[in-house]
Amino acid sequence: MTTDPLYLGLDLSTQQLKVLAVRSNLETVFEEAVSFDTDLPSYGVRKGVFVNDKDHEVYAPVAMWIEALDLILQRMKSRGFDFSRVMGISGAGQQHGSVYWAKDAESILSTLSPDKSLLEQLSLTAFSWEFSPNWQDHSTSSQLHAFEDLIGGPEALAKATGSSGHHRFTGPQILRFVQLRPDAYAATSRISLVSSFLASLFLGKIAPLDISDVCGMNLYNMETHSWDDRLISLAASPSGTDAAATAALYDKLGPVEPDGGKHLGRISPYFSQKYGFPPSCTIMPSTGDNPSTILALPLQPHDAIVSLGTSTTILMSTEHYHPSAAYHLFNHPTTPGLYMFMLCYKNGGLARENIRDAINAATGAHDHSWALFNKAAVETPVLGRKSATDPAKIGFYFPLPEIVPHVKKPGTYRFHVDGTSISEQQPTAWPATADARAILESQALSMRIRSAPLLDEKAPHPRRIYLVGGGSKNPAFAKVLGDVLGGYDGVYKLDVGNACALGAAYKALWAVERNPGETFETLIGKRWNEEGKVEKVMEGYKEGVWEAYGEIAEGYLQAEARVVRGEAKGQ
Ligand SMILES: Nc1ncnc2c1ncn2[C@@H]1O[C@H](COP(=O)(O)OP(=O)(O)O)[C@@H](O)[C@H]1O
Ligand SMILES: O=C(CO)[C@@H](O)[C@H](O)COP(=O)(O)O
Repeated sequence: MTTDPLYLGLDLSTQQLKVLAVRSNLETVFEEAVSFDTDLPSYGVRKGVFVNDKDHEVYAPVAMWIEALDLILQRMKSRGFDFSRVMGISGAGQQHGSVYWAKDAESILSTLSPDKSLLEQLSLTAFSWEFSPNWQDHSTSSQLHAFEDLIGGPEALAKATGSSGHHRFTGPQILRFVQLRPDAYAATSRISLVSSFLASLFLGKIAPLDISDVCGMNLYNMETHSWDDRLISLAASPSGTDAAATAALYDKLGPVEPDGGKHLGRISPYFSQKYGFPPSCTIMPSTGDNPSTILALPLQPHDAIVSLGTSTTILMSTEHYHPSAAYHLFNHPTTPGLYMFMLCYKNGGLARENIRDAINAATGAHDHSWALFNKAAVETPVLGRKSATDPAKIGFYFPLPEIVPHVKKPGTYRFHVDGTSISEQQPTAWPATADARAILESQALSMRIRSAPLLDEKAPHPRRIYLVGGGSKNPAFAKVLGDVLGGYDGVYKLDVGNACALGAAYKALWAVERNPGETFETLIGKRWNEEGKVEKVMEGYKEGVWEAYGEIAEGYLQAEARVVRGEAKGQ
């Protein structure tokens, strides 16, 4: 083994493929990215996906991801990256998306020639369907209700699988695939998640599913630690009673790897011969982008990570399996007995961008600068109240149907909340600039209210808020999130381009360098030095401010309930 090994972490997310390399001392030494829209324009995707509004489908071409992998490695090569030092690779993938391999996939993967590209060899015959459903897809209403009804409702499904039924979860997506494309399904030999698809390319054979990412399928029973036979049977055939179909789906899904640090095998000769990876380089399971993000730093109880990517998520680690239909629980990606708590908002980055663009357009500016948005967000008073007698301005900004809360009708909804009096407002009720603070407050209030069960009466607010993802560099976001969530040790930013690629690289490092039985937390904790890795960007808890948001919580939920019930008009 080289004396100064490197470990690669990749992140195959909605809009980009990113990679970074770390040394054994956790230092990040290299980063590279490929953007799907701008670097691979021939696919014609927008923000990484295709949208079919009529059927509520959102999906991405698998070939684009394959081409992105060769492109990012080529870019590393041309920048002089020393592949010969890479001892381990792990990855992260956007969650829930599924990839459908054809019968010949395994033999094509194991005989890839370095003289041709991955795309030339894989795109035509390795897949039974050329697309992968994206997490923003919401075409599976009837399927997700079938999942919930089978088990006894949303809470019962959450108890079994860690989540109630969700459009984007892979089980309902597979059932829809079975119903809509029976021929393609019959021609499918294996089904990967985006995470295990990425690991499969590096491994040169189909990789098992990951113990954490498998919880984003509505198929894996977290109480029994195994597939849920009832749900597998339903996903395999709408009647749920076709034993042969059930057995076939078990074969297509293949095994679940319980050890997040498992050495799945050596790197495929394609990559060692083409790029110079050592043949001994080991491939570890890839996990979901959110589980991977919680591996980017030693997260303590009561710490929260807010990921401000295309989606917005809040992530916490917990020892308790207290499932609820109001949030998601996943197995921890490295440590048995720990769980990841998550809320995922579809209207995250894109909804904030819409407000930014409206504010810019109102001033005649047509660029994508955040300057005016930020100025408005920090200058607008808490809850838009200029005086204590003003009603609070509460807005809900859902250009897409929302996951949390479950809102079917897209729209923008504005309310005045004054004690128990809640009245919907016209868009003219407040200036466009007031929306900047209102959207950040609204997103943060939803996180605060719904993550409260993870905190306790003695410590009702989080310790630290860590910001990651594209929006983490925005100081106005940090300010408002700090005001609402009130982390008593402050708001921090991870000083690294991509937290989930970093988490994946740390996972690869841990898998290769761990002593027998050494947990991820122990190994990373021993080597972790905060300096240069995290930066305090804002105070969190401010007396009086945090309490003001607490007082509005009930009114916020009532206004939100009107939107959920379809009683609000919206615009
Ligand atoms: N300075 C900024 N302020 C606010 N948001 C930003 C800023 N820079 C980038 N973003 C947002 O970050 C998002 C992309 O984040 P990223 O974590 O790369 O996404 P993903 O992992 O989903 O591909 C975009 O939606 C963009 O609006
Ligand atoms: O659906 C979820 C989580 O349940 C999303 O968070 C996806 O995992 C995609 O993430 P980004 O591409 O926004 O990072």
